[in-house]
Amino acid sequence: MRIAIAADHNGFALKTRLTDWLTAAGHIVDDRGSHSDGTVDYPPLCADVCREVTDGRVDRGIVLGGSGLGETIACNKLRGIRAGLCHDLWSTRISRGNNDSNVLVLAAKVLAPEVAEEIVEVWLSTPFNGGVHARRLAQIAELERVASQG
Ligand SMILES: O=C(CO)[C@H](O)[C@H](O)COP(=O)(O)O
Repeated sequence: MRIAIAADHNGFALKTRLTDWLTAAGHIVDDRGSHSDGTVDYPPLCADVCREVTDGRVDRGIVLGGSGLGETIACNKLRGIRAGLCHDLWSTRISRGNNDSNVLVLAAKVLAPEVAEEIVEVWLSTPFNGGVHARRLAQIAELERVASQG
């Protein structure tokens, strides 16, 4: 898969590890920054990864922060983005199977690196279940459409 990845200072080290791991697994990874562990603001990084996804330049996005909470809020402001903050494999399967998430948010201050890798592996390999969930996603998209009209 083509994957855009970004992290703020809190997620920088885990991003480096995941980028190497994903590349070794055969994925094409576009590292959108940050490129050091110096303090940065995460919203522009989130927007950048999400635009790569919505413009079709990559298949999926991964964003890392300390808690990942602000990143999740920021990513979900962009039209067409379904970002899920996943701390465990059960939520990860729900995020893909039920929510068809196209952006995964990870909390570098919460997750052991090995667990983060497991979550990414499950997130990339779990298909969307469709059915009733497709109807609910259409309802969410309608909320987004109405909100964008002000
Ligand atoms: O996870 C995050 C937001 O959800 C960020 O990593 C976090 O808020 C950055 O905070 P600080 O500048 O205090 O390290």
